[in-house]
Amino acid sequence: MSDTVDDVLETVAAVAPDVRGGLPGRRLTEAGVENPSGESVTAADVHADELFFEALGAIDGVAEFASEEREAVVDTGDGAPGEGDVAVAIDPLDGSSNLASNNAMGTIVGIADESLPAAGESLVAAAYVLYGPITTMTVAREGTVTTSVIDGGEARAVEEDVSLPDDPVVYGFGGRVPEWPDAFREYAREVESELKLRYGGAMVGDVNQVLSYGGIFAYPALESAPNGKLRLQFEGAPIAKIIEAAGGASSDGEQSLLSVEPTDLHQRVPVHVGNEAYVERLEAALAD
Ligand SMILES: O=P(O)(O)OC[C@H]1O[C@](O)(COP(=O)(O)O)[C@@H](O)[C@@H]1O
Ligand SMILES: [Mg+2]
Ligand SMILES: [Mg+2]
Repeated sequence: MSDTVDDVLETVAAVAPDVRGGLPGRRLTEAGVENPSGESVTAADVHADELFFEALGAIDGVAEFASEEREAVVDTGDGAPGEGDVAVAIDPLDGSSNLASNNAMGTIVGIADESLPAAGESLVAAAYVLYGPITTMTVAREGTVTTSVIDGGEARAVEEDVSLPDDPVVYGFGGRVPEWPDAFREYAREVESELKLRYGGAMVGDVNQVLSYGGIFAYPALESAPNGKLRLQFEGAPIAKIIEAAGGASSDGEQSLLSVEPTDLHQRVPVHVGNEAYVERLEAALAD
């Protein structure tokens, strides 16, 4: 299985420059369809999904492929996750609405040893690619986190044993303030007097701020959307795997995001990730 995990991670690094290279020609182009979450899809989302599906689905040992942009899990091989093979769940382009304003975007990948949908506890590795001024890939595997620069389709490690700084500096919370539940709004009031706001509208970019400087990122439950906006399988669980492996914590408001049992491939979940002290305070605030 570890060879397959290597193959998946190397393939993500190989495909990332093509995803990035395809962005300029797809700026401002809607695909004219909605994804399974009911959101409009850009041509860049479709292109990234196709590139990753073709490359990852072709790997021997990848038995299932699921994407934020596809209704159902695709059975890609003869084997089954857990019997030496893996399942890959991907958000091909995270923060794709940032393409119009030319801001950061990413790709999020979870590699599980169980059939999808699967809880975060079944992730054997997780990674995100950040398409910023440079393209980087951050991987959680065997309890440690490594950040690499992707150059010519290959990942070159630039930081090993990445961990959240002990002294948190930044926060970023999604959703409109009047939509936040009262307990979250009160918690946010405290946090904003302690940390600096960093919110760019792409989870990967905003989480990478937290990984770099310490702090907390959240896309909380909203009055109109009690499970928030982000998807457990494609966003919440893999990001939680990375933040927890880097010494931080994650929560859906009550428990680690890795413990949430999925009932639906595209289900949403409130996401809170960052330094343990801030996540614990958040859980205490919501429990009051
Ligand atoms: O526009 P909002 O409400 O701030 O939402 C931003 C959030 O939505 C997302 O863009 C959703 O991801 P997708 O772009 O993959 O659908 C996250 O990256 C980000 O954290
Ligand atoms: Mg996303
Ligand atoms: Mg996406």
